[in-house]
Amino acid sequence: MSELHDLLGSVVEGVDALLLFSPSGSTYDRFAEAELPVVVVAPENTVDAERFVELPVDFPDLRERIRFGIEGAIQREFVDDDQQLACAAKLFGDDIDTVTRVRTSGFERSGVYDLFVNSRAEPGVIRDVLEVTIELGKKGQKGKQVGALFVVGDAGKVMNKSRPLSYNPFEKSHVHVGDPIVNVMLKEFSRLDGAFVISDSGKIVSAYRYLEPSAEGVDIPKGLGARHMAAGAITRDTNAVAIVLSESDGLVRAFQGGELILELDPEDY
Ligand SMILES: Nc1ncnc2c1ncn2[C@@H]1O[C@H](COP(=O)(O)OP(=O)(O)OP(=O)(O)O)[C@@H](O)[C@H]1O
Ligand SMILES: [Mn+2]
Repeated sequence: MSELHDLLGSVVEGVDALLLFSPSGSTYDRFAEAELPVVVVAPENTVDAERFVELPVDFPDLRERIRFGIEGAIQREFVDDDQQLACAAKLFGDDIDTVTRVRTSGFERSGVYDLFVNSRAEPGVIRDVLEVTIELGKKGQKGKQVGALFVVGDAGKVMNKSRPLSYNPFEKSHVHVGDPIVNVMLKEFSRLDGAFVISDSGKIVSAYRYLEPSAEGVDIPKGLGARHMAAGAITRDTNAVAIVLSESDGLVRAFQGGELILELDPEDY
């Protein structure tokens, strides 16, 4: 089977670095002494890797996972933006079964790493809001598909660029996203109009906000309606990110800096 070795050899020939996606301890140890820089991309640094990029959500689509890992590795300066990388990941099995070669410069930056790491809100808060949105999209609310809009971070400015549609049920409360009871509340209130406003640290500041950002220069994909336009625009007008569940197509989208950064189908999670 030397042809097979040659094939794999040509895939990894001359690469500048190796990205290991969620390796087991023994897999990581095999590469610990390698002269090649090794970067681990995983939800947690269980292998104690020197170069580590944290995966905030478990992207089921391997292309998205790899994209996140590469954007993170470039931002953390583990690799350059003009290098050849070997990426080893799990696709079907419980251990690494897939190796792919990627040129970092050929990867168009999507901003998905910045969405989590370089936004005003804490990365964990963005992850928690994304998780609750995915869950809401998967189940709907009482069997019915619902839409929702969460504006996360820079809450003072977001409040200034919005107005209440109804009394705010979170007025004097001190509740945070990620708390299981809060997730139930968020789902319940998502049946009603407007946006949720969440602070940098994850405190729910308000529900039922009608956003009134300037939509000038906001370029979101055609076909998306007022909710998505408001989501895109508020992230251009403030330093917030917006996470939207569409009632019409069931997809979850994230916006930052007025741009669509991430689009995912809750059914894949
Ligand atoms: N400026 C806004 N601020 C807050 N919420 C808004 C705003 N505009 C629309 N919405 C909310 O979005 C809901 C759906 O509006 P619309 O159908 O135009 O949006 P959409 O982008 O097509 O979203 P969907 O895919 O969920 O239908 C409205 O009923 C309202 O609750
Ligand atoms: Mn609509």
